[in-house]
Order: sequence, then structure tokens, then C-alpha cells
Amino acid sequence: MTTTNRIALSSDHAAIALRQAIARHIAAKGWEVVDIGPTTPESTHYPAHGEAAARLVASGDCRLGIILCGTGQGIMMAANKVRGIRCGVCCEPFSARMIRQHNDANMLSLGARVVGEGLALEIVDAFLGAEFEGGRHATRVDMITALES
Ligand SMILES: O=C(CO)[C@H](O)[C@H](O)COP(=O)(O)O
Repeated sequence: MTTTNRIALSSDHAAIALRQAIARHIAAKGWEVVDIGPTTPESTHYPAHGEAAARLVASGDCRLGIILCGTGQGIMMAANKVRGIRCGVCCEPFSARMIRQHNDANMLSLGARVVGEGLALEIVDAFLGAEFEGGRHATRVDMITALES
């Protein structure tokens, strides 16, 4: 199984429509989308959804992950508790590009009550279009990883 093209998606109830729009958008660009829901609008708990997507990324089943809740903050906090996950909330494309280039982020978090669909898709494109630069940044990312032990 190759993880090169697989991307995990999850959200809570606050972000279902935006998550589904992102799923369509990135699938059209050739990503294999592993959308683990939810699909129904009942109120749910973002830590469980953040953890589920994070485990897919941490295990290597997916290369990257995109998670969403109302603000993007709570689900990001949950995902970052999973060993090996580096997830940032982004509200604009510059930060989304930089968390890949400098921080080797493997997950992006978005707030569906913060950004509209058009901006969200630009943020996603910036995140997916960037690569880790390594070099001095690798030293710093290694220091983040060391905090896990
Ligand atoms: O943004 C979030 C967490 O950071 C959640 O989506 C938000 O707290 C859910 O709120 P509610 O239960 O009122 O819909």
C-alpha cells in the first residue's frame, strides 16, 4: 500500500459541509481521500474525530490529514496529542504553506465558522502544494519530536 496520495479527512458537526467541499476539491486534484466523517449533522465531539484522523496519519496509512471543527482549534489540540502529529490551524494560505515548509506539519486544521469555502480551498491548496524544506528546520522539528519522549 502506498500512502503517497492518501489524505485523511474528519470534522465535527460544525464543519461537515466544508469538509465535504474540501473532499471533492482534493479528489478532483488526484488525492485519494479517506473521509472518516461524520456525515450526519447531530452534535458530536471533536476530540474523537481529531484523534481518528491523526491515527491514520501517525500510522502511515495516510500521508497527510485535514481536520475541521467550528474554529479548528479544539480538533487541532486533540490531533496534536497523538504521537508523531504536527497540526496547525490556518486562516490564510501563507501560514498553511509555512507549516509544511518549516514545521513539516502533517495535518492542517480549519475553522468552518472562521473561513468561507473559497478561502478554505486556497488554504488547502497552499498546504498540499508545499514541501518540507529540511535543513535548519529539521533540527527544530526534531526538537519538537523529542518533546514526545
Ligand atoms: O470549534 C469547536 C471546537 O474548537 C467546535 O466545533 C465547537 O465548540 C462546537 O460548538 P457547538 O457544540 O456549540 O456547535
